Amino acid sequence: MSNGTTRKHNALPKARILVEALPWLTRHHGKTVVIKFGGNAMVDEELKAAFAQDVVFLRHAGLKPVVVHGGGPQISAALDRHGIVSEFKAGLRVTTEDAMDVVRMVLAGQVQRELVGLLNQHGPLAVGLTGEDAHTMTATKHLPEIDGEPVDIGRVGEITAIDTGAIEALLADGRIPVVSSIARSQDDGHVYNVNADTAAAALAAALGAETLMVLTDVEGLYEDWPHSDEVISRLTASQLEKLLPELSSGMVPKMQGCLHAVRGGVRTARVIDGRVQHSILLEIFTDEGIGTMVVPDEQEGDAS
Ligand SMILES: Nc1ncnc2c1ncn2[C@@H]1O[C@H](COP(=O)(O)OP(=O)(O)O)[C@@H](O)[C@H]1O
Ligand SMILES: CC(=O)N[C@@H](CCC(=O)OP(=O)(O)O)C(=O)O
Repeated sequence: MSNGTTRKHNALPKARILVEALPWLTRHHGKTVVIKFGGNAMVDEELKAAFAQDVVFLRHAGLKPVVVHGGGPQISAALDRHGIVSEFKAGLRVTTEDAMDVVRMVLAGQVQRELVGLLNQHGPLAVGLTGEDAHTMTATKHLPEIDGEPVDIGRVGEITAIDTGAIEALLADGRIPVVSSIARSQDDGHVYNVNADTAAAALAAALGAETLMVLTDVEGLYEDWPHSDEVISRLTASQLEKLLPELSSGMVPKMQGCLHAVRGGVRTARVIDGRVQHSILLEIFTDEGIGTMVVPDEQEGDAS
């Protein structure tokens, strides 16, 4: 074979792979995709770099990615250094006033900066903001119910309003917004800690996003966690609603968020394994996806 023929031969599988992605890319062209990057998937340097490549790929393929990031493990480590003990109730961090200063510093000053830096290695694309900026997210104090009783867990916020103006302006300018899950309250002027899954879901609904992708540190929603590793690959909003009371820890805000998103008009909400390199692109290249997909009731059998 001539050199040219060998090169063509070697490149053909790559061309096929690109063509395989074409239906997905066509369907999603111009659509907004909100991607939640979890703190647990964020501890590995290679994973973070691959995540940035995937997001930039989506942007260049004509989608409008919006990144909402977590930082649970990073916040816990920083609180530890400040001698503040981390405690969670109903899957949410009990956040004192002092802890809130640390949460804000870590999310906006450390984790967000790092992600913006990684994305911007590929061009002048990413712009970081928190929910405080341009009133993107407004919150009120959240009192989760535990055993039927409302419990005070400090400066933890529940989103009451979203102003998508700043994010939409950035998207229209071809940028990739990177949002930290912090919101200001109009009631008392304080800054509140919002769970990043909740923030991503609320933003996805408010933006009228096509898809919410939640990257985490498990394969998806396990049917009988922690006893089995059977992943539920697809479920409707109603099926998820029935399952919610049985869920525990970090999966609670994640799946509540997915439900909120699809009920709010998002076509699919997916929980995918952020420990797998290029999990976002893998999700695109497989028809049924690699994790758990939540679809609105009326769309059963239709979404992909
Ligand atoms: N049914 C379930 N399926 C999968 N994981 C579950 C389930 N119930 C609870 N979990 C726990 O939820 C965790 C994911 O939530 P979390 O730690 O908050 O992740 P992240 O940092 O990505 O937001 C998993 O690592 C697992 O320990
Ligand atoms: C109220 C609440 O729990 N806020 C979270 C915010 C960060 C987050 O959600 O990070 P992950 O996505 O990495 O879990 C926290 O303080 O850990």
